[in-house]
Amino acid sequence: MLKAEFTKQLPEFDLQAEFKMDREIVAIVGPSGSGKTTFLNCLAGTVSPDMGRIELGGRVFAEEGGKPLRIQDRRVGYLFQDYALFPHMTVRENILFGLPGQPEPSHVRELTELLGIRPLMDKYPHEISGGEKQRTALARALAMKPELLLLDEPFSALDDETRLRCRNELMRIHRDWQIPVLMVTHSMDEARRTADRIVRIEKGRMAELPIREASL
Ligand SMILES: Nc1ncnc2c1ncn2[C@@H]1O[C@H](COP(=O)(O)OP(=O)(O)OP(=O)(O)O)[C@@H](O)[C@H]1O
Repeated sequence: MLKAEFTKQLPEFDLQAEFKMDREIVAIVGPSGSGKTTFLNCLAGTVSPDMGRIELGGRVFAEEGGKPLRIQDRRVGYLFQDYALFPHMTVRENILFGLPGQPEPSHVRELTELLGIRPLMDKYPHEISGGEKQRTALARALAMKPELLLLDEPFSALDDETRLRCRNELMRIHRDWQIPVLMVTHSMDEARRTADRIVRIEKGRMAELPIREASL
């Protein structure tokens, strides 16, 4: 169970997170600039909440008066909005970045086979397509066996066919791995097709949307 109850001051408003999730897929929707990425950043640890508490499966990530848990100790996989692959590293090096000094573990081999990126392992990001970058970034986010997966607009740069394929792969990985997945999307259609629940953020306030009637 992920529990996040915290506030974070932003220039125009406060992000007021009140959120719980189990091993499900939750889509986060809402207008541009409403606090979606900030919410993910607070969970990942790249941004610190001002007040409140975040915990995952009993492990405390942040609480008032306490030292926040280090990013590398949170076991959170994060696929950034622009994929953020290191340009000077190969696909293999990017994927294994969070596992320094280790030979390629068997689950990474399986993951890269499932995602169809084995033939690309020695290529650099500028030598692969947008869809391949997306799958590389997803493999990197999953390589350290995260207990929580954060995806910031994972499919937005993809053509329809690749988006469908990537979405199906994500849902298959979710079935196999059974971890909570939080996905920011601008597409209500995608949210409905992929997620078990939909949460809308507007000016920093969160509200659950009924999944059948959800509309932007
Ligand atoms: N590091 C920062 N410094 C100052 N303002 C910030 C910072 N990060 C975010 N903001 C502001 O906080 C608000 C929320 O930003 P955030 O990126 O969380 O929104 P978002 O809902 O993810 O937007 P989008 O859908 O466009 O990605 C915006 O007004 C943004 O300009």
